[in-house]
Amino acid sequence: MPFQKIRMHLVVIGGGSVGLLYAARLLLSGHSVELVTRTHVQAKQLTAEGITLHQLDGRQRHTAVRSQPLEVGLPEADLYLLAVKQTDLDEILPYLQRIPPRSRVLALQNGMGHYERFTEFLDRQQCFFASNTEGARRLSPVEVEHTGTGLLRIGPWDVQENADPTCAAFVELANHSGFQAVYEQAIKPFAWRKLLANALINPLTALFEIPNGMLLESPYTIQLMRELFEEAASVANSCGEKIEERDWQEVVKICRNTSRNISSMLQDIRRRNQTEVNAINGYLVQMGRETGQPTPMHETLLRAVLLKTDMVEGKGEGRA
Ligand SMILES: NC(=O)C1=CN([C@@H]2O[C@H](COP(=O)(O)OP(=O)(O)OC[C@H]3O[C@@H](n4cnc5c(N)ncnc54)[C@H](OP(=O)(O)O)[C@@H]3O)[C@@H](O)[C@H]2O)C=CC1
Ligand SMILES: CC(C)(CO)C(=O)C(=O)O
Repeated sequence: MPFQKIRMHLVVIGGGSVGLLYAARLLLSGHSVELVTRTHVQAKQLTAEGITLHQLDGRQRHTAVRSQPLEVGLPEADLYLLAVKQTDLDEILPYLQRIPPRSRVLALQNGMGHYERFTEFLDRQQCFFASNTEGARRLSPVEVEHTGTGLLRIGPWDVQENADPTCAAFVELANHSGFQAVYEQAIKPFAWRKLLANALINPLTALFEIPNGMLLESPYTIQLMRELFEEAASVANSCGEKIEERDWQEVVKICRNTSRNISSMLQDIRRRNQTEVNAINGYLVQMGRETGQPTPMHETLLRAVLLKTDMVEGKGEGRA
């Protein structure tokens, strides 16, 4: 379907790094988008000032946006782009329970465990998931930096025979708006592989307070990553996801390609935010327990990150 013929109203939930990036790029391409924030203050500022996008080519672009806080309710939409952290889902899912049956929700979270939570609140046919490697960093409540191009994979969690027309149309819109997007028959295999990368890179960079690339500079961290990989791969295999040597190579590649990145977990620690460690290493530990695979290393990392989060509470810089 050519994108000119697609008329779709999108509501982005979450005015953070990913939410501001998606809203700005879709609006700049002429699409109909509203942004739902957590606070009145941010919604008011966005409506008054719009969003400034710092593009990868160094240019700055500006767009107006309509915004409102979640507590006044969700505007109607064909598709909701859920751009919040795993730790924010409990507050938002009850609102999504009230959306019309024709509406679709696209979950943009890293980590795992959210599929089960979504289907408690929504009809399975309404839930779609993304594996997203596009990088973004919020600079202020109305300003976002695009930090790296990536691939946006969208689809149902498990294989469905027919593509959903709303999500397939969104893939067209996203490509028209400068994203590289593809519709996949099932997201679960991609989510598992992203989980492996996040379960190695994020906690280690958060605990050692180093950029991603430094993990590859010492034989000790490489060995640690490899052992963590083997443990995670055993869990994935026992959950029916066949992990291979090339998946290890992919983790190394991600680490190299994002070598100067400060991982989202380290950013969260520095900003005194809750991290997504429970949905990443915590998920592996839980699945390990359920399938009888021991996960002592991931359990240790989980506890260490939770401890570090508690230790920095009240000492960080807070949100941009
Ligand atoms: N940033 C990146 O480059 C990438 C991120 N991801 C994943 O995408 C997801 C989002 O990440 P990111 O954008 O970086 O996270 P951020 O923390 O930057 O943004 C999350 C946003 O959600 C908002 N929020 C929290 N609770 C609510 C609520 N009840 N109603 C409305 N909005 C709410 C927060 O508001 P407030 O600011 O007021 O607290 C915040 O603006 C995560 O799962 C992350 O792992 C995946 C790939 C890349
Ligand atoms: C791929 C990686 C590790 C990039 O920093 C990431 O997804 C994150 O920081 O959460």
